[in-house]
Amino acid sequence: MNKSKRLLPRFHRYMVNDDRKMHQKGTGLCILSGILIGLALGIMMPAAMALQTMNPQWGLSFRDWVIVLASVALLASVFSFWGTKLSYAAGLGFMKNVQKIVGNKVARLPLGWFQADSAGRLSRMVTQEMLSTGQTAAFFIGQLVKNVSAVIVFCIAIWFWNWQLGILLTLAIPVLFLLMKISQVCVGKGNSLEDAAEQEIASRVVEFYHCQGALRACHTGADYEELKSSFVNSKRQSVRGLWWSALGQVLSGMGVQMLVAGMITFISLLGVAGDIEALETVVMIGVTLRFTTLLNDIASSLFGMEDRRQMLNSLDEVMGAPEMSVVAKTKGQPKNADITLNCVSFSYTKDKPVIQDISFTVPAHKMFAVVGPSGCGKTTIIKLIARFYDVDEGTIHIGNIALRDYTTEDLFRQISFVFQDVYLFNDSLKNNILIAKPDATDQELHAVADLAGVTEIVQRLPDGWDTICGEGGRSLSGGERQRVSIARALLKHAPIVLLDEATSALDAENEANIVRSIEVLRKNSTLVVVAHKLETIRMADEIIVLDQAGRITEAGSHEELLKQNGPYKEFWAKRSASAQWKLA
Ligand SMILES: Nc1ncnc2c1ncn2[C@@H]1O[C@H](COP(=O)(O)OP(=O)(O)OP(=O)(O)O)[C@@H](O)[C@H]1O
Repeated sequence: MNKSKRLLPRFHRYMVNDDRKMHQKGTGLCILSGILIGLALGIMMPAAMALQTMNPQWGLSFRDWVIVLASVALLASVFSFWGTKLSYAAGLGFMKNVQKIVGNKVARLPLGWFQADSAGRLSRMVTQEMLSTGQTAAFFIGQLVKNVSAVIVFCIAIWFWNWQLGILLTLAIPVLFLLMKISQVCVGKGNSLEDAAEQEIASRVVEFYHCQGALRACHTGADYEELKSSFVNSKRQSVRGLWWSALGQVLSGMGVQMLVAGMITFISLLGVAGDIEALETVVMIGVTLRFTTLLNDIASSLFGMEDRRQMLNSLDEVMGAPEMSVVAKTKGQPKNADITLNCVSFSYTKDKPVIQDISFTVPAHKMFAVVGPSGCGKTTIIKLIARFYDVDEGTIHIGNIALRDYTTEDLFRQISFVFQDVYLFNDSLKNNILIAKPDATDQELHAVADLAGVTEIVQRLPDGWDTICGEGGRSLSGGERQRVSIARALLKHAPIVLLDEATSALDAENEANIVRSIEVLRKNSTLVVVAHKLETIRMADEIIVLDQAGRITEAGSHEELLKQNGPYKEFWAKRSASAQWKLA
């Protein structure tokens, strides 16, 4: 990602070609308008002299100067209107494009990117930040170039009229711009302090929202320490940020006022000394005051743009996040629904391997169970098979095609998954299942609902199939959400089903639903189950046992593994004892 500090190229990078051209044209027109405004200010002096002396100045009478002045002012307004219009259109295009490219980018990011802080960042980015940055493209840039051009032209024009004033401005303007630059840095520093704190709050609020259940269970529903301390931190940072911003504003304000006071004093001295006429003195003071508003507008545009720099930084950060390589076309046709892992290793963070050197093949239509202690990487394995992350080492193939050689659509056509953190859309129960196969008949829908235990939920709820599931499926219990998710998998008829058997969401009834559903799924699909329940484990054709380091320690059928007297037998004995089952 380009780390350029200049804002304009950074904005242009996020515009489509047409919008970029339109913005460049709009900016050009604003520059032209600024040149004319500077000229108009410069023309005031010869016009005033022509009026005072009633003699032509530089070959033009007072009337001629008034006509020139009116024409220049009219042209400046036309260019300004036209340039601003184009800039606004380009700004709207910028916002539309940012929304689109962020959406596309998010779809290509690995699941690992979607943590609580990224959710907060993303929601800010596509709402208020996008509007604010769009405003910069639409308004601030045009205003800045217009006013800077006007100031430069006015400085040149003043040389022609009065060289002493010319010297004063030529020396003062660079100093003033330097002051503004320093002010901009101060404001930028203030913004970065406030922005980091705001992002922290946004992330903690998302976390607070998602973890309400757990927090209430610990009697801390409204008393989440992390959120509180993020507010305290934000307040502290906001105060520091405000000081920096205030320093910036004072510096630039002081600079402008000092320059204006200096100019007015100097012009008055020239008038008193008789170097310039009375009317000329008054006009010059009037022009100086107008000149002040130009300088103030430059400062406001600079600060406005500086405000948005942080937002562009966040945008750059999201757009620069490493994405998964995606092929345009799947390389070949999957021969079957075999899954092969070959020497696969993976870690979420560099120094902490989660699974190491895992190799196994699940032949089509077989059921594999993955067991092992908590945190040994069972869920990670099935997430790797669904390419939620790319492996660090080794390869994963489905039907003899490497995962990287599938398009996302083709890969997900092959796979259904039922994970522990089931997400339902804020839509009806029926639509939440039909998403797996929108053209399914009622008969198909009712068949999978019966199997997965959804029919029982439908009969119990007053709105039946039309029950709205709430955001993320919050109106349903964890077990109910899992049943809906299993119904989806059953309806999709995917060649491969990955099932993470939730430990928390399983009551006896749910367990029976899962067992029934697995029996059906295994008839048509290759099944990989992260299994916790003894009955599910025993159903598997082959069981893979992981150790705490994420390596395979044993593999085989239930009977074979029991004979080996290894970790599996121990695991089975412990689980059986806790479930008060007899050892088979
Ligand atoms: N997104 C993530 N970022 C960083 N670490 C993670 C992430 N997801 C899981 N881990 C870590 O990776 C390890 C393996 O997690 P995984 O969920 O695969 O284990 P598991 O065997 O399925 O556990 P359980 O049986 O308790 O569900 C754990 O130490 C976990 O904390």
